[in-house]
Amino acid sequence: MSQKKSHRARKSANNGLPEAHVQTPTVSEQDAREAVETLLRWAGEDPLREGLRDTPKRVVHAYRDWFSGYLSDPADYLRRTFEEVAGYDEMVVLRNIEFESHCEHHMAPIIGRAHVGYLPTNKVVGISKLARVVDGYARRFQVQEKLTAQIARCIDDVLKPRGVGVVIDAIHQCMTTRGVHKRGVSMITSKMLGDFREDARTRNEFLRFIDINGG
Ligand SMILES: Nc1nc2c(ncn2[C@@H]2O[C@H](COP(=O)(O)OP(=O)(O)OP(=O)(O)O)[C@@H](O)[C@H]2O)c(=O)[nH]1
Ligand SMILES: [Zn+2]
Repeated sequence: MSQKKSHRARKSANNGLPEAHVQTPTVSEQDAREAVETLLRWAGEDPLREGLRDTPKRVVHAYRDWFSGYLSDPADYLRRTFEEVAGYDEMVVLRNIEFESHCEHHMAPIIGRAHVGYLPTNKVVGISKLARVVDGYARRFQVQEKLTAQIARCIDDVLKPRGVGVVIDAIHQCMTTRGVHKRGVSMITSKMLGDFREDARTRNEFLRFIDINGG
């Protein structure tokens, strides 16, 4: 019990992540389209030629999809819990959650898989909601470390489990298609909280379950 308390106290002390999870757009769609048109001109194109005429509109719609995470608070996905399984206190793991994100440095795609586990106390959620939390944070401009930590903290804050583990394995297209051009490189990050951090057996059970090499 005292161990759990200290875990929660530490969590708020090192929680340097932005708390604003829902953002209302302050730029109009028309302005966003004009920005795309400017980029096309900058690249050397004629945005008025037939093939490009609808491109700014398409790009803005694609961006609305890729960055839809700003429109919702991922914590809301975890509000509905199942009473019937409230007594279940073994590890729950969802592995191989595919996601698409974009790096905040280059706005280039990050394509990867997240593995999420938690040890419930009295709150168990529908498993799809864990994947929705992953998407809610992935569909923003990200760095992988922040994405990993935000998912873990969200689950920890709302479900108050005995522990949470998040592992992400992802390819950064800013490294594969430009810059250093290293294909086949993936980045692995993890965030362990509570028992997943303090107790080696719990952590190892989680890592065995996700078996990322056996994928
Ligand atoms: N730690 C971390 N680094 C990232 C992530 N995504 C991109 N980066 C790195 O962020 C760094 C940005 O470095 P800069 O030197 O400012 O940018 P750059 O000149 O485009 O660098 P290069 O990619 O090396 O060409 C690069 O090393 C990227 O590989 C991420 O999720 N986590
Ligand atoms: Zn990048």
